[in-house]
Amino acid sequence: MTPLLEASVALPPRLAETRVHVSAGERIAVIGPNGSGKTTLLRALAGIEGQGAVTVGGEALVAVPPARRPQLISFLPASRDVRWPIPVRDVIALGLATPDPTRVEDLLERLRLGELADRPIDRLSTGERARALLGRALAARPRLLLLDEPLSNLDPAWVLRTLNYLEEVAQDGTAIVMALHDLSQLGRFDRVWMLDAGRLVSEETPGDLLASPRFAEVFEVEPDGTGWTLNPSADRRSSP
Ligand SMILES: Nc1ncnc2c1ncn2[C@@H]1O[C@H](COP(=O)(O)OP(=O)(O)OP(=O)(O)O)[C@@H](O)[C@H]1O
Repeated sequence: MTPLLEASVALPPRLAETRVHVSAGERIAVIGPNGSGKTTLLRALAGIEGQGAVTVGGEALVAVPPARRPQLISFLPASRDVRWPIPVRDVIALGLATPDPTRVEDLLERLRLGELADRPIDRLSTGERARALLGRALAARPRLLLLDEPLSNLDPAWVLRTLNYLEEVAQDGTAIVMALHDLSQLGRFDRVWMLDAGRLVSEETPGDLLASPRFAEVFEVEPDGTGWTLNPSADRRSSP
C-alpha cells in the first residue's frame, strides 16, 4: 500500500537528510532530547522551512492550493502564545477552509470548551488554550496531523482524553505524527521516531525502542519500573 506521507527533508545543520513514510491511520511519536530536532522535523514536514520533497496522499505538498491544504495536513506548533483577542469559537473556525458551524460546535463540546466559546483566547489558561488550538488543528479533519507537544500543559485527565480522541481520529484514517517528552505515553503509538543531534537514529515499536541500549544512550536515562533513572555512565560523561 502507498504510504499517506512520503518525505525526504533536510535543514542543515539542524536536521540531516531525513526520509520518512507514514501510513493512513498510523500514530507516530517523535522523541529525542532537547534540541535534537523534533520541531525542526515537524516544520520541515509541514513545508514551513527546510528543503526536500513532501507528498501527502500522492500529492506534492508545494503544489496543493492553499484552500485545499487544511483537509490534507495540519500543523500544531508547540507555542501556546496567542496575542490576538479572538474568541475561542472563531479560533477553531480558523482551521476550516469553508465555514462549518456544526463542526465548530462539535469540537467545542468534545474539548469541553462550551463555556469558554465566546471568551478571547488570550484570556484562557495555558491548558485551555492548548485545547482550543488543538481544536483548530483538528477542525478540517486533515489526513495528516503534525502535532508539536500537544500534551504539554495538560493535566493528567486531559492528557488521557486527548490521546483517546486522537486514537479515534486515527481509527478514521488520519495519520498522526506527534512530538512529545512524556515517554510514559509511548505505548499509545504504533512507531517511534527517535532523534539525536539532528538525525533520525531509530524507527521502532515503543517496546523495542525502550528495551534497546540506543534509547538509554540517547536519553541518558533508563526505565526503572516506576519512572526513569539517570544513566550513571552518561551522567559521568556530561558532568563538568
Ligand atoms: N530559528 C532557529 N535558527 C537556528 N537554529 C535553531 C532555530 N530553532 C532551533 N534551532 C536549533 O536547531 C536545533 C533543533 O531545535 P528543535 O527546536 O528542532 O529541537 P527540539 O528537539 O524540538 O527541542 P525541544 O525538545 O527543546 O523542544 C537546536 O540545536 C536549536 O538550537
